[in-house]
Amino acid sequence: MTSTTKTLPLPPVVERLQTREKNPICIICVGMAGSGKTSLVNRIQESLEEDLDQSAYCVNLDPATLSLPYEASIDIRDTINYKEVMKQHKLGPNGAIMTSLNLFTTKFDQVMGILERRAYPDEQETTTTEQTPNPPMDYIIIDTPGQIEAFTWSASGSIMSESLASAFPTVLCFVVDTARCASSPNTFMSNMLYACSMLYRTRLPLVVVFNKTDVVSHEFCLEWMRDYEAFQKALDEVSDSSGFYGSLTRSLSMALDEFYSTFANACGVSAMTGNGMDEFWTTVRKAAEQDFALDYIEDLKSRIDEQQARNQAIARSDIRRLQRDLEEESTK
Ligand SMILES: Nc1nc2c(ncn2[C@@H]2O[C@H](COP(=O)(O)OP(=O)(O)OP(=O)(O)O)[C@@H](O)[C@H]2O)c(=O)[nH]1
Repeated sequence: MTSTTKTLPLPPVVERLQTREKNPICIICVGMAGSGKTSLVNRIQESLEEDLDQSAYCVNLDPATLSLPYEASIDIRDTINYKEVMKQHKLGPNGAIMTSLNLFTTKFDQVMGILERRAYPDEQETTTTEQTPNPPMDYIIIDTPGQIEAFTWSASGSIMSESLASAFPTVLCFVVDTARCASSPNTFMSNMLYACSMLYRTRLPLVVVFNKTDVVSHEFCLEWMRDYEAFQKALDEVSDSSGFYGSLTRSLSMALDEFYSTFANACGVSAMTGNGMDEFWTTVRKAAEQDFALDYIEDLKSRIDEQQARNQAIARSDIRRLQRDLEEESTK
């Protein structure tokens, strides 16, 4: 007897990458509080619209922000009242951000509907009474809450990033406050560990964006990523390298070496002055056109195959159990 399990469908992005010459790139900006995510989204929008003559569709997912410097096409604050969430659910600020994101996730299929209609107007059924659709957008930019874990460690964050990556080539931009790393190699390493854990969790191509390069150049960060010895030297200068702490730090930075050499694309920008945006676009495009379109999709296909094999194994074992039960029943 052969088992009949349904073949798992590939997400639409797979076919779009094969059949379309151009797909909008989705950039999800994450990073520690105050690293400059919102300022970077603003700079990205300006750079696209004013310098590159391309369109940016910005989405704000921070319910607690008071004002935005950029124009958000979709804003979580239009549907979720953060202060009301605090009051009604008797929550503190972080819990309220988490709950607001969870509430918004329940409507995220509508957000995806809007984004897909704007990105691929030709895939939509149109009626003669409808107006001519806007031209397809070039980039979708997602601004996430200041409390990084609200997005990165929540189910809602995973659902939203997976939904976006199932429809568009998607890149994660991990924004780092370069000035804060300059005085502390430990802060640099904490940032890199966080970036690495995000890659591990989402598997999406990652671009480490060293921001605030108008304050200090990011060259020292690139050197620490390239040269293990140089980073150890910097660490030795600020902390005791002997004992448990020193050995833990060395082991962690050795583990990060693989992350730096294989997975992390990096560039430096100043969201304030716009310096470094050319390199930013080259790095983001490479991450979308190579790392997403080849590596991420390959990995996604093998995960779907594995899931398919697991489903088939479960179906076979269910059938065997059923056959046994029937045989036992007939011998009674
Ligand atoms: N000098 C300098 N300051 C910057 C730059 N980018 C952002 N800032 C400043 O850093 C602070 C935080 O910037 P935001 O853009 O609000 O950072 P964020 O990560 O969105 O902040 P939260 O969402 O509140 O965590 C602000 O005072 C910005 O003016 C930059 O490139 N250079």
